[in-house]
Amino acid sequence: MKAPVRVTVTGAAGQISYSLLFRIAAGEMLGKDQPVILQMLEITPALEALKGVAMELDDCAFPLLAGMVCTDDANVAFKDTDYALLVGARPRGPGMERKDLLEANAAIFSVQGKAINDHANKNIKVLVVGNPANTNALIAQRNAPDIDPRQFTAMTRLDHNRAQTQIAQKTGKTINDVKKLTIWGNHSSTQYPDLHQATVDGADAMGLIEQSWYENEFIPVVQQRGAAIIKARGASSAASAANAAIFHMRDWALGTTEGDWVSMGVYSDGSYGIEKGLIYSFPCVCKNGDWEIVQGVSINEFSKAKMLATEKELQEERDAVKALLP
Ligand SMILES: NC(=O)C1=CN([C@@H]2O[C@H](COP(=O)(O)OP(=O)(O)OC[C@H]3O[C@@H](n4cnc5c(N)ncnc54)[C@H](O)[C@@H]3O)[C@@H](O)[C@H]2O)C=CC1
Ligand SMILES: O=C([O-])CC(=O)C(=O)O
Repeated sequence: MKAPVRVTVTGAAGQISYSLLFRIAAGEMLGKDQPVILQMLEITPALEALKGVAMELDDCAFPLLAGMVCTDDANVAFKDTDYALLVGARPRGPGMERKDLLEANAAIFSVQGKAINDHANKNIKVLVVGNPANTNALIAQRNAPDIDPRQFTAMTRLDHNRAQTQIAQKTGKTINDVKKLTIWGNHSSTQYPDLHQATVDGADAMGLIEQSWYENEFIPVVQQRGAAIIKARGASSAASAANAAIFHMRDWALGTTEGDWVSMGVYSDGSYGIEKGLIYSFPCVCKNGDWEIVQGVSINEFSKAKMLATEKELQEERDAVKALLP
C-alpha cells in the first residue's frame, strides 16, 4: 500500500462535495491503490452539516480513507496538502452569468491562495471549481507567489464532457468514439467549444455535421448548458460537476489517454497568442503528473475570433478584481 496523500476539499458540505468526497475516498480520483486523507474546509455555520458528511464517510468504511480533518480554518485545511479542490463558493441562480459571482466569491480565493502558499506542499495540484472558476484560479495563483503558477488550474472539463456527449449523440456514436475536441477560454458563455480537430470514430467531426448545426446548436448548447441545468433542476450542476473534477484531477495525476487530449483552464504561456498569465482553457495532455498545452492546432478565422472574444472577457474579469491581485 502507498503512503496516504492529503486532499483538501473546500465547500465540503455543499452539493458538489456531496458527490465528490465519496468518489475521492473510493479511489476514483487517484487510483485504487492510493490512500487519502480528506481535509475538509467549510464556513463556521456549516460545520455541523460537515460533521454529518464526515459521519457518512465513516459509515462507508472505505478501505482507502486514511483520515479526515473537518475545519473552518484555511490554514488547517491546506496544511501539507498535496491536492486541493476549491469548490466552496456561492453558485449562481436563474438569470445570472457566472461572472456576476465575482464580487461574492473573489475574496474567498485570495485568502485561500495565501493559505496554500504558506501551508501546502510546494508541489500541490490545485483545481478551482467555484465560479467564476478561471478568474478565481487567477486570484488564488497570484496570492501564492512561492508556488509555480502552473499548479493552479480551473475546471472546464464539465464543458468538455458536455461537448463530447452532444457530438456523440448527434452522430449516433458513443463517447469512446469522440477524440480531440477543445474548450478554449473561459468557463462562461463566451467559451469556445471547437470541433475542428475532433474525430468521431476516426472521421473528421466537422465533415459529419452541418456548419449551421455547429454554429447555431452545438456551440450555444454547450455554452448555455449550466444555465439549462439550473432552469430544469432549480440548482446548479452538482454530480456532473463533481464527476468532471474527478476526471480533471485523475488525468492530471495519472495521465491522459494516448491519442487524445483534454481541456483544462491553465496558466497561459502565450500559446496561440493568448495573453501570458491568464488562466485560459487549452487542449492539454498530461504525463508524469504534469500537463502541457498541445501545440500546432490549426486555427481558422472563425475559431480565432471566438478565442479572442473569450480572452477579452477574461481580461475584463481580471481587471475587475485588480485589488485582489498582488
Ligand atoms: N467550474 C465548473 O464547471 C462548475 C462550477 N460550479 C461552481 O461550484 C461552486 C459550488 O457549487 P455548489 O457545491 O453547488 O454550491 P453549494 O452552495 O451547494 O456549496 C458551496 C459550499 O461552499 C461553502 N463555502 C462558502 N464560502 C466558503 C469558504 N470561504 N470556505 C469554505 N467553504 C465555503 C458553503 O458553506 C457551501 O456549503 C459554485 O460557485 C458553482 O457555481 C458549479 C458547477 C460547475
Ligand atoms: O452554470 C453554473 O452556474 C454552474 C456551472 O458552472 C456549470 O454548470 O457549468
